[in-house]
Amino acid sequence: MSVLAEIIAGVREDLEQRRAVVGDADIVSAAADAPPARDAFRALGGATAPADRDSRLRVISEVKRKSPSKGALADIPEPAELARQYAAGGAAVISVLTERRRFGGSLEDFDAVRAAVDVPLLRKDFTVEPYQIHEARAHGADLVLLIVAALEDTELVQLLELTRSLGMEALVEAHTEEEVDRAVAAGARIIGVNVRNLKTLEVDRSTFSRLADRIPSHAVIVAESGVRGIDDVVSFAERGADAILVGEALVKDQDPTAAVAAFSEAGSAAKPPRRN
Ligand SMILES: O=C(O)c1ccccc1NCC(=O)[C@H](O)[C@H](O)COP(=O)(O)O
Repeated sequence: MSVLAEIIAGVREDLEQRRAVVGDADIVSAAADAPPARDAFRALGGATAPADRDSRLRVISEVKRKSPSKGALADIPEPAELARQYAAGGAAVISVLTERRRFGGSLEDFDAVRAAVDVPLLRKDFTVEPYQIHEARAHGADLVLLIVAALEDTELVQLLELTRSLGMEALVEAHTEEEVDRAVAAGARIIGVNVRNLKTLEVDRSTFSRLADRIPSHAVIVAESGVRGIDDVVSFAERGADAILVGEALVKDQDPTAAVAAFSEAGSAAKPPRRN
């Protein structure tokens, strides 16, 4: 079984436990009652009219305690405080991992961050069921993650439609040419190229430039994983990233506010004018 398949098996078990406490009808009504979602597409530089797009590189800053590839990364006793530091540095979106077994995250972390900051939040989990999307919205999420490798085409389309029907957007993540094409065909507007292969955990930064060219210009392109410092940020920006998603490098930095600001400034300076 691949790492991704193992993670998803655990996610499904945990999901059934939560569903036993809060049933389907209750989670649907909690999502409907939540305050409206923030516009994550715009926050990431997306715009319907090409003239409205700028050439800033946005930073999605992640709250990440541990990972299958690296083990323990940071204790993060107060995710809300880390999120405030990210927001002070200009994070466009904050990503909060809610997967418990392999990443040490939780919906409690998500709630704490939601209460602390007003920037759009990505509920970062392995979304395989509508329940998780209603749950994300009920907890105040603005963006959810849909990993193409984890979903059939029909599931991808249905989950994307549900996400949008609740006022949110999805970061649709791809790792191969075929997955990018599936994301585009499903109608994704925010497409992430994860340079980490979730089946082998290998990081290959050249994946980004290979895949980014296939993504249509109306979509926001996010470079995910593998940012170790400014050089990687500049490289992703030069190769067409509109945004970067960074976990490890930020949670390990002594000054996350300064790190987010520096990534944003260096990436924006390096980013070529937007293709129209
Ligand atoms: O990070 C992992 O080891 C990992 C393993 C299996 C599935 C997903 C995984 N990470 C999720 C992510 O997409 C990253 O947390 C995110 O892109 C940030 O990556 P990084 O900046 O390299 O911490």
